[in-house]
Amino acid sequence: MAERFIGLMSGTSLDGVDGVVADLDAGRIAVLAHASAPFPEALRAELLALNTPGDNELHRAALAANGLAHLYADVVRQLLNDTACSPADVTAIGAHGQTIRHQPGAVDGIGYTLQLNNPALLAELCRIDVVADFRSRDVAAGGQGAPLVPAFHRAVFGQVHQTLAVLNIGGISNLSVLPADGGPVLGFDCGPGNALMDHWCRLHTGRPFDDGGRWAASGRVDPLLLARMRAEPFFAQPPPKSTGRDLFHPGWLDAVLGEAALAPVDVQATLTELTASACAHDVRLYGGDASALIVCGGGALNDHLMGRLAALLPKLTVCSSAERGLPPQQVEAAAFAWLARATLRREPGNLASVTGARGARVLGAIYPA
Ligand SMILES: Nc1ncnc2c1ncn2[C@@H]1O[C@H](COP(=O)(O)OP(=O)(O)OP(=O)(O)O)[C@@H](O)[C@H]1O
Ligand SMILES: CC(=O)N[C@H]1[C@@H]2OC[C@@H](O2)[C@@H](O)[C@@H]1O[C@H](C)C(=O)O
Repeated sequence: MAERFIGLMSGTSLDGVDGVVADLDAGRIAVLAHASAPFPEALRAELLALNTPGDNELHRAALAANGLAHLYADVVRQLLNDTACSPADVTAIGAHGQTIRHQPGAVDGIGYTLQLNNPALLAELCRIDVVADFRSRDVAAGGQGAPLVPAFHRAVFGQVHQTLAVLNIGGISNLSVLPADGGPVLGFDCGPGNALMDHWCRLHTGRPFDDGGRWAASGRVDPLLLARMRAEPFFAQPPPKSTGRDLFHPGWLDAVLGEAALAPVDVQATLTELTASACAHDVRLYGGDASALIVCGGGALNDHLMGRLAALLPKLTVCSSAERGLPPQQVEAAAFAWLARATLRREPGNLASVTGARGARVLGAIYPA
């Protein structure tokens, strides 16, 4: 029988929170409502700052987690309102939290991944069970802790007779390859998605992102700069691999730009081409006989980026996940609703073939209402 879950995602784009309420059973997901809330500017600035070492981090991180839980609770209230549900109708909330550091395997061989969150406060505010901290068990089992959405991609988009590739373009981009024969799913982070493009756009135009990719489309790709960007060793590293703002941050961009005196619009064009070309390269290398590339995440709304992906992958049908029944801004939130269900059922949420963990693991921690 289907049960109702809420999924909450605030990702590396740092644009805000996406939430869905969905009815889930074994092979089916029906999204009833989607809601989003932008970060208040002060919270966004603090979360961004917490991505790099700074003063009094523990205190600041704890307070930012409280702010995040309040914003999550606002989204939950909106979802309950929009669907005329009461807290008792919802089995659990899956709340991803905000990744502020991601260093699996670092230093001591185990490393860590850190998602700011206050699931106890969220349970207190919403009176619904909360499942949180989805990544750390996979890291404890020797995995990357990311990406986690490939299992969900398989559940909602997988086909018996057709190999498919699914590309999420959030702040960071990640690819899932779903083989037709039900064989092991491949999945890994490709590199930057929108994070560097957003940073550059905000810096030079004051706008939070390049709507439709129109600014980038009016510029010229600089081949030398693109080659310097593509020389980043992460791109050539074989999976399992994951990344984040720990690597692809404004300092990385400043270093590759060096003394280059390029017009800002041409840098934007080149950053967009970096995302498109790195993802397309990975689809060619790892996509097997995939006939279609399903794109989700906010990047699917960037028409110029979608056009570049289609041009670089002429043998594949490149389409938005909306054409396969799930709008691009809902996919990750729906994935964390689905992962919360798996946790409650004590079913594994990770795919060892993706993260490199020693095996399948039940993910997350449960905070009762
Ligand atoms: N109309 C649009 N045109 C161009 N880009 C857009 C548009 N709408 C959203 N985006 C991009 O999508 C981003 C948000 O995407 P999304 O919500 O998938 O990211 P996220 O959840 O933070 O990412 P991650 O997958 O890294 O966790 C915005 O920051 C912006 O760059
Ligand atoms: C550590 C972390 O938060 N990783 C995110 C990030 O955003 C995209 C990409 O990098 C992906 O690996 C992951 O998110 C999705 C939801 C995932 O785990 O599949």
